[in-house]
Amino acid sequence: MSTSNNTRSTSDPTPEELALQKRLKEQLKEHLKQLSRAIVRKPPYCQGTIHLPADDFTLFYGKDAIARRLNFSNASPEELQHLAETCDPATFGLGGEDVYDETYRKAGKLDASDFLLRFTPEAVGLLDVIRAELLVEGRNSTKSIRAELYKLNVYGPEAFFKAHVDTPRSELMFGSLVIVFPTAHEGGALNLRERDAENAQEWTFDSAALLAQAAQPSIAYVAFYSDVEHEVMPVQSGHRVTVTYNLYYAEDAASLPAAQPVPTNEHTFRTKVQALLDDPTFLPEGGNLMFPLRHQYPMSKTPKSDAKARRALKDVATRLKATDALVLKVMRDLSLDASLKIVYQDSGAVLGGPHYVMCDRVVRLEDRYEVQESLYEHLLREEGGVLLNPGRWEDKYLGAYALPRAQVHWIGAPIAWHVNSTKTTYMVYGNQHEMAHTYWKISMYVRVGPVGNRATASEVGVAPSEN
Ligand SMILES: O=C(O)CCC(=O)C(=O)O
Ligand SMILES: [Fe+2]
Repeated sequence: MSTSNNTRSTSDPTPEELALQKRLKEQLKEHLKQLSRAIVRKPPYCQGTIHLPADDFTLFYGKDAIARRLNFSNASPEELQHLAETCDPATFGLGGEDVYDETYRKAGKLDASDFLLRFTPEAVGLLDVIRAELLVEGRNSTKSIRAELYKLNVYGPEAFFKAHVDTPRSELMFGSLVIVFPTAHEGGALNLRERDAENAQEWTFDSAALLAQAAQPSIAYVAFYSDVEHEVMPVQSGHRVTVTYNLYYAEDAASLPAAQPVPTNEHTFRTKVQALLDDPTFLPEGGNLMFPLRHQYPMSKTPKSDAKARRALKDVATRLKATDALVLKVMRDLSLDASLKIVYQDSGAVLGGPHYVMCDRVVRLEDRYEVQESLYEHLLREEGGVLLNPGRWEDKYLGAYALPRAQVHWIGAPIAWHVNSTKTTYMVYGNQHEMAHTYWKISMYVRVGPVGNRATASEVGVAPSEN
């Protein structure tokens, strides 16, 4: 780990030196901005309609020995009413339990054990579409994926589901798939929302409009990264019937013989990074970049051991989404040492806060953190943390104890876990209570060598060792 450079000249800088320093600082700021802008983002979802043969709209359902049958391509209002009445009220996860609250979610649900559909996402080719649309960047598209049927939901008039993210069931879950059947309804659009430090973007999947436009009986689908916030707007009339699936990377992750397209975004970004590395005014003595990942990733909240937690964070590198995968790929292709980190922010310290500490794993703060020392010092002393961008005073103080520090240049605004007490705030709203896994904000730490010797990865093409 490179530590901060604390050799300072004893004499005060001359006005010329000060002017030069200022110019270099501004130039670096501009370079970092360019780098951030070169990451072209695609929307975090894909949507469309699929025409199906009439039989594929058949549903069997029931909670006892006698099942009913209906066909979504020609279901009558009475049939849909019966389906709605067979459903239980849909719950959602809030702070560790499943709750029913009609001000947050008003809809009916059937568990997967109480219904049977004839079509599957695999059979209609949807998994191939999702792979190509959501996982092509970073070459993740060669991984096989699977869809796990989750629930059937009926949204009658005035039904809705407010903003939430979908609870991660395991580290392998990356997305959600929602299929809407062609039953007459108005309203009930699904809005997707993504925030970063600077702005919020929103997209709409208006299944009612899509299905109304379809010439032949079709289903409408939307697949999205499940850490993206989404919301079902109120249904105005009719019944909106959906089935939801959780999307996973397949366990065996067998590589498929897929074409290897180079996304245009990858080309743009690679060209920009290469240009900066070739520029002798860009970090002439080398330095560290920190890319806050755009998406969040599920990992265990209570890893069994430090080694397991470290492994889990490393494994996320094989499952990055969209531009996150692209940035890592380009960094590693250019022989830069890039690794994933959790950055904790301690706002509690009286002096010199907030402190950002980079760790190579999720830390079990609930168990171990004792209040005798400040949180950031605990992370540095006991958990292998590295203090980022220390102030002059801290640099000196920590240096006396040989505690690790590093200077990093954030690409965009820092993201971190805010922890200033023993209680960490985890994402509270999910579509199901499940506390084993939670989404984590992750950053990518990239080491850049000095001019003439930019490469920092120990072995090209091999995941570099943590340092
Ligand atoms: O019905 C929909 O469009 C989405 C439902 C949803 O977000 C969920 O069940 O988690
Ligand atoms: Fe959801």
